[in-house]
Amino acid sequence: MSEEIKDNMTNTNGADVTHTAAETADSDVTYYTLEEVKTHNKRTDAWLIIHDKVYNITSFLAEHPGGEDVLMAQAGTDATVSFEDVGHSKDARAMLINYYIGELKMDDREDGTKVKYSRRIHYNFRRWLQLVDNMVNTCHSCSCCGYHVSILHAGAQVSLSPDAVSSHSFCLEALTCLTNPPH
Ligand code: HEM
Repeated sequence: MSEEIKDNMTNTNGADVTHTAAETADSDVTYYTLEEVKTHNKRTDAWLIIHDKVYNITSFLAEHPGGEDVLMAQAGTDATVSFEDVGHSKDARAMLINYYIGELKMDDREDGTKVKYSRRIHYNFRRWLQLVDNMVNTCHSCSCCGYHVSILHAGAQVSLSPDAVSSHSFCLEALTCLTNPPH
């Protein structure tokens, strides 16, 4: 793995931990290129991308309340805008995790800031899922740093206030504050 970016982070106990993105990618996350995702555009094999995460929605096609055709129109593509335009519910967003198979490769993402942030999110993706379970669709202020985090659904997507996007270690610090007594 070519990414050698070092992330200094705070774990849930408040202790500093240092890992490389390369380690994370090797052990926890599968990366897919846009080209690969594009090839999965059939009813028997349908993937799509939402917020830089890759979902295999093949088994969901027949169950989608909005119909199979709208999903197939997005199969193999980045469906983020379409997904958001519909205004999917909290429940719909929470369902995404069932189909999650990995991350869009960093090189294929569009926004440099988002790339940097996403690397941090998916590093802790499993832990993040546990932590945010009770904080869906809420906005919290971190008692340590004062930044705000808006958690849109259980881990598959997280949005930050504009100021916080550039704050590299914001999200984990906020989560630490929210799940432990303020310090
Ligand atoms: C894996 C991804 C998706 C999941 C889990 C999902 C889930 C859902 C769910 C649960 C609903 C019922 C309404 C709600 O709870 O919001 C819904 C409705 C709908 N979805 Fe999706 N959806 C996905 C992707 C998409 C995409 C990519 C489109 C593209 C346009 C789309 C279009 C629609 C439409 C048009 C409706 C009907 C909305 C309405 O009747 O008001 N969905 N979806």
